[in-house]
Amino acid sequence: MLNAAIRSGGTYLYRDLCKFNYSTAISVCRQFNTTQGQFQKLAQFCSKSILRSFNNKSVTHNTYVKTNKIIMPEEQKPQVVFVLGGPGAGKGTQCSKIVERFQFVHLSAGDLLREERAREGSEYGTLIESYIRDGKIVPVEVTCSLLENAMQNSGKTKFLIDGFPRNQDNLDGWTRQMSDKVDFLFVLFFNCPEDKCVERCLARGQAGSGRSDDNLESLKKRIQTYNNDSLPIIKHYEQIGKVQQIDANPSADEVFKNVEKVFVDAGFQ
Ligand SMILES: Nc1ncnc2c1ncn2[C@@H]1O[C@H](COP(=O)(O)OP(=O)(O)OP(=O)(O)O)[C@@H](O)[C@H]1O
Ligand SMILES: Nc1ccn([C@H]2C[C@H](O)[C@@H](COP(=O)(O)O)O2)c(=O)n1
Repeated sequence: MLNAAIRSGGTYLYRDLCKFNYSTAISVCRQFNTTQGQFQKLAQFCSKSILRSFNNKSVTHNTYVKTNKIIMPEEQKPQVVFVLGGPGAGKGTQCSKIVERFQFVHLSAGDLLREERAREGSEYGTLIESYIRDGKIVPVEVTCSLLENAMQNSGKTKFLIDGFPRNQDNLDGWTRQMSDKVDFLFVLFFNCPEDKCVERCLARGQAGSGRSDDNLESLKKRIQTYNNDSLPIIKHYEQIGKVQQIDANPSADEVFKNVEKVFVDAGFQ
């Protein structure tokens, strides 16, 4: 039976995996070069006990359908919304509200870079620090890999990617590495006047954000980078009809009313 499963591959493989115990399933996955993402989903099934049948003999049709639906990658690519706007426009604040209301996973490129910078033994720590301090954009190879890993590790399928793509290098790298693997929905663009952005970041710094770039000197550079490098990316998406623009000036709750409408109109409940 195992040999038949190995020979058959694809859909049939997953159906047959259900008939074996967990370690056999894992070894079959390895033989088929199952991707890390698929492998993790398989592991989640086991840990969530959805596939109790890994450890007993019977596999119901329902279990088979559920397994296939989640494991087979071509059936459901992860959905991605890019969240862009100036420094302090309120991207992170609104993302938290979207997570709560629509169960997206929030991945902030800036947060992932700061985590990587702080990770002991990271080969990129010094490079990331120098880019962040100067308000410059870290090379996409670093950022895109952090994003892809975080997406895979989450085991989820709806992502808000906050603060990315920030320049042409980000966009090119994403297109090379990720565009075939995801279903890109739209850019959520928080439009905020420059003086408001500065005021919010400085207040955030004064409130103890601990960020090395919440100061006037770094902010000038970040705003310059935003105007020169990020706005052209937003314009690019606008030209292909993929931007949902939100006025970020009002209170956070007011802003969210408009954000909520965008997601409901896009079919989320
Ligand atoms: N609509 C709003 N009105 C007033 N203050 C806000 C609003 N939205 C966010 N803030 C505050 O402004 C600061 C910046 O917000 P937030 O961290 O969400 O911005 P951001 O766009 O994610 O910033 P960055 O790009 O620098 O990470 C925070 O202190 C937040 O509490
Ligand atoms: N795509 C990105 C996103 C962020 N960074 C660096 C440079 C930014 O100034 C810093 C902070 O980002 P934020 O938290 O404000 O979104 O992180 C980058 O290089 N590339």
